[in-house]
Amino acid sequence: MDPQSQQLTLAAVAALLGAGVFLSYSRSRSAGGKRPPGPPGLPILGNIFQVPGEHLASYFRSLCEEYGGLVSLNLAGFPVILVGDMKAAKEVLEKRSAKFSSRPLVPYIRHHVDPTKAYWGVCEQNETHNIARRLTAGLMSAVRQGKTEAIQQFEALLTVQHLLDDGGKNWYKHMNRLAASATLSVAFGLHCPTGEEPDLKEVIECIAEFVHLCTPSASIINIFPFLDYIPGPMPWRTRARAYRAREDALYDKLVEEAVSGKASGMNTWAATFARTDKPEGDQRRLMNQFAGAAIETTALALQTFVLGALIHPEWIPRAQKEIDAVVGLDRLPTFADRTHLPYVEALVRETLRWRPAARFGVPHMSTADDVVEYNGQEYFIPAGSIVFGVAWAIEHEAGKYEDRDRFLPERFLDEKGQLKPGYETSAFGFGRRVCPGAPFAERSLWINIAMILWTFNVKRSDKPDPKTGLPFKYDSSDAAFSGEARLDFSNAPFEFPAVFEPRSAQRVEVARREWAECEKDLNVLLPQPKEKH
Ligand code: HEM
Repeated sequence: MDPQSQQLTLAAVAALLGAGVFLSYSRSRSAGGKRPPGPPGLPILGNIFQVPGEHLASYFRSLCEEYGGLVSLNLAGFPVILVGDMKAAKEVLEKRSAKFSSRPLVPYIRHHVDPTKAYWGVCEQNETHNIARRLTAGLMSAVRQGKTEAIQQFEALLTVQHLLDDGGKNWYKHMNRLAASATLSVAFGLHCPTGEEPDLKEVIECIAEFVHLCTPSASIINIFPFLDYIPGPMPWRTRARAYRAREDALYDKLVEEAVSGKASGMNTWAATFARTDKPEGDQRRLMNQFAGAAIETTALALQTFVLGALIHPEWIPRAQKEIDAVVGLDRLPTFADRTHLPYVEALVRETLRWRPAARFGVPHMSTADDVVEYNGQEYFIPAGSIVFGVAWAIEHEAGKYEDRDRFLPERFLDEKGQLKPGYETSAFGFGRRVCPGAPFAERSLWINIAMILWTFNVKRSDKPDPKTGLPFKYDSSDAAFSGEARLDFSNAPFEFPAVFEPRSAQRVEVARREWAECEKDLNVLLPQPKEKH
């Protein structure tokens, strides 16, 4: 992690608030009413100096525990609202979704890095966002029908091969590869068997650069927008143009290959988007959003699952017993087993709850004044408020989750071992911004967890930590996660060693045989729908 990224949150929050807040500032100042409770602050500057330099999610969570599910902060006049329990989240982010589903606008991104608003996941609510959500809903309806399961199963089986090959030495990278390859295969027909493919590397580098460009320090015009009136090739323009050219070249190539080239037989998401192109709007340009949103989140959720297994391993025998009872010894789990394996479902839910991938969500911005009723009180939330759905607080709500910091999948099961009804999660966000990729993500998590537990005992490494010479210290505290410091809202555990020990020679043989015999042609795994005559 570079030092620039480590200068944490005050600047990050300031930039995220960016021009969106500036735009709404005058309106919000003029409106009145009782605000949600929050820590007292200085005159004018409010709470700006209280926001810590790191561990923002923990700070937000502690405020939610102290002040309740709706917390108000004032950052030098700019209103920030923290939503810290499910009741408040439903009231504000779900029921009032029409007013609370925009995004804060970062001037540098809007005017230079993404002037065409192709980044619909970070742009304000607009026509592009509506179109992209509609198209994605269509893709996800196919995912729900199981159309991507063959590829997801194929990628999970390949990951098992990689883990068998090296006993888990590079397990962390295998999860990164898996998440990337599953997404890029389905989106562009780009299967990445090694994780070293040049196109994949370019995708990852572009995501990293974009994340960097989103940081406040990326451009002085985030702080002093008037400087943008200076004409000519200023450094921020040159950098943004270079990035645009690089990313456009990458996605033009990927989409072109998906639509007409080597992956032409496949029913890729790019091909679906391109079919809806119109002269006035080229929908294929919206495709660059998927990689950024899908790859890191899915990988880090699987990495978090492994951390949960190493820190709280008590549940592993029960999970394996259930899987073995349903699947047997002669084959690996498939999606056909899903309804018979509630324990694996509970593992997916607990992974997303225990250490949510986006600990304070992705900020929304309100577009109109509103009065919200919460716990018998009415609170005024001005237009232009930045609203964080703090998953880290919501998923650890006191009184709702017993032993809340423990990785305990049983919490989602009744005494008969069946899933309790009424499951709700904040891990995928809320309202009109709720993660549209959730059906795909859940399937990836499910099949990988099921296959890993069928094949391996996942254990701590007893090799000394090369940095200290002492046994590796496994940690699930904030210090063990990188996300906030990277300012990209996601929350990956830092790399840690794990041993993937095959449960038996027979299981190795079955896993190897299944790989040798499985279908590997992407055109068959994700076929085009048959033409209707
Ligand atoms: C475990 C995996 C994942 C997690 C935890 C996750 C979580 C999230 C969260 C918290 C948000 C912000 C929601 C909000 O603002 O309220 C989001 C947005 C988004 N996610 Fe995911 N995500 C995951 C995987 C995926 C996948 C696989 C895809 C695509 C196939 C995807 C596509 C998107 C997109 C496009 C958005 C922006 C939506 C919008 O602004 O309207 N995500 N995700």
